[in-house]
Amino acid sequence: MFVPAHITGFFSIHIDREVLKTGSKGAGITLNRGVKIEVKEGRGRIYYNNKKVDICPVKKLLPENFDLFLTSPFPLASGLGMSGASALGVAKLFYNNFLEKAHTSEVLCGTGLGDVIAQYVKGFVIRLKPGLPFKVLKINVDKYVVVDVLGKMETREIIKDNIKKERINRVGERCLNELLKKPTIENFMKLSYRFALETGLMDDEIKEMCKTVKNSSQSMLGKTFFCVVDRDEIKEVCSILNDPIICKVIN
Ligand SMILES: Nc1ncnc2c1ncn2[C@@H]1O[C@H](COP(=O)(O)OP(=O)(O)OP(=O)(O)O)[C@@H](O)[C@H]1O
Ligand SMILES: CC(C)(CO)[C@@H](O)C(=O)[O-]
Repeated sequence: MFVPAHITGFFSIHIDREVLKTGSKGAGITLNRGVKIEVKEGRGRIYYNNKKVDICPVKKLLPENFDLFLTSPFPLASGLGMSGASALGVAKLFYNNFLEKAHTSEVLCGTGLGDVIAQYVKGFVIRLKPGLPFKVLKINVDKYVVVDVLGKMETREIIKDNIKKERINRVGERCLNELLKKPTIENFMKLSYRFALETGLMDDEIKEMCKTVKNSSQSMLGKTFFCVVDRDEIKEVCSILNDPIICKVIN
């Protein structure tokens, strides 16, 4: 089974007494690259690109008599929603109410708030309401996305920090209102860049890269550069990146 990666451009955090209603609002894009999921009878072990790992939301969902094999071009904790994708994939294999199961596990582990919903809907997804049942605006786009992973940032450490949360929510809500006035991918990229800068989440190196590439920003929540381009722009963009991964928006 395949589940797409999800890049969040901007978001706001909403905590509720009920786990299902806890989540984020915001906007992001899903990619044609993500995680491939296979299971075999085993002992509850999880492998990510052949390395034994512990991924909290996946562990919550995997029955003890199965092993899970995850394969991806993307590392964990890089703002590509790999924990959510893995949770959604394993939930689909074992439960009927898989979306609720995957979202709940992500929220309880602190590894994601909206990735699973976007990965289920697919495309350029604007999340209008936190949690489930979801309310989104889905826009199909025919664009390429070039990703360059520079380092790691664990989601949990950011979303549990109250000072960061206050700033994220102020800027995130404003970005969502601005996007809804003009819901285009170009406006999404402009607002994502502004969000990263104004929340203080922007990495210095990525900021420099964004100055030379239009329609680019930092993936939330990670130390990952991404840009949205047309096919004829891919080569030029790749020539200035460290380790580009070429993807397409999957709708
Ligand atoms: N080598 C590793 N590096 C980073 N995280 C790891 C590693 N091995 C296991 N993990 C686990 O993977 C999960 C990563 O979750 P996190 O939400 O930070 O990343 P993600 O889902 O890939 O990206 P996003 O920021 O888009 O949510 C955590 O539960 C973390 O403990
Ligand atoms: C919190 C988050 C940015 C982590 O990737 C994502 O789950 C989201 O957009 O809610």
